[in-house]
Amino acid sequence: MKVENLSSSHVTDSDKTSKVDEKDAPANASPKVTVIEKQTQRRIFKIIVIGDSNVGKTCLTYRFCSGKFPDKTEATIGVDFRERTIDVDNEQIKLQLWDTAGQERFRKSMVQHYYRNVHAVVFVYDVTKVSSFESMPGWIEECDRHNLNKEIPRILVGNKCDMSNRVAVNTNMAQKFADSHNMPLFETSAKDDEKANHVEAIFMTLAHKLKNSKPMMSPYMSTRGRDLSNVQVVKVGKTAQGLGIEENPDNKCAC
Ligand SMILES: Nc1nc2c(ncn2[C@@H]2O[C@H](COP(=O)(O)OP(=O)(O)OP(=O)(O)O)[C@@H](O)[C@H]2O)c(=O)[nH]1
Ligand SMILES: [Mg+2]
Repeated sequence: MKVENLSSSHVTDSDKTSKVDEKDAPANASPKVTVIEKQTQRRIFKIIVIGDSNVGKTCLTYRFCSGKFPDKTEATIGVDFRERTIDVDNEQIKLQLWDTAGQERFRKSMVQHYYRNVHAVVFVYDVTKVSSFESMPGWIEECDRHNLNKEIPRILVGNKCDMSNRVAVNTNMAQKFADSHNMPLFETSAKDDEKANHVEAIFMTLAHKLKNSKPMMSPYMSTRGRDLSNVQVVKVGKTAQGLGIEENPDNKCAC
């Protein structure tokens, strides 16, 4: 298990600052104490990114969280964990992206962790690889097997559109599939800098949906005990223990 950048973290999802102001107090009076308390709570939404190995899940999440295409990637083991805080209609919300492993051998011991307290799902296929699109029903079945709420936002993303001369998955076919499963389709490229805004728009669309949705479980409770705002990637290998992600087992709302 490899955990990066977690050691100095502490909770700031609820920030509290206090200020004691004595300068106006008369000399013969007990000091006038003004306490300014500021409490902010930031909602955190867990989004899982799933699909076959090599479709570009790591590159897409990296593009959104770091603003660039990674120099090199290796097959994800377990899950890579990225976050970005964004402003949606004057509310700061945190998107916590779970970049899951596509290879069965690297995911099997983690699967139940992926599907716990999920707020949204991004299904990714590679537009140049038909088999990755044909796997989509299998990924949807896996969500159903893990009792994922059917109401949570889901989106379908066809990646690697920059390879226009190798596109093998027809847009109409993909759109029909997306329509039949009640989700929007986006075709994009994590690699093409000109499509960077597009990747941004995909996750922003999701963020707007999440902001306006009434999640089944509290988005305040997803990461208790850690401020992960500066964490780029946490590799958790084959176990979630020690990750610092504490689920909300009772699904109690903290609002
Ligand atoms: N041309 C092109 N290549 C891409 C794009 N996105 C990813 N790739 C390449 O596809 C390969 C796999 O990308 P990853 O992001 O590691 O794939 P993954 O889905 O995370 O794979 P697993 O971790 O094994 O599940 C890498 O060689 C990337 O450079 C894209 O938009 N265009
Ligand atoms: Mg990966």
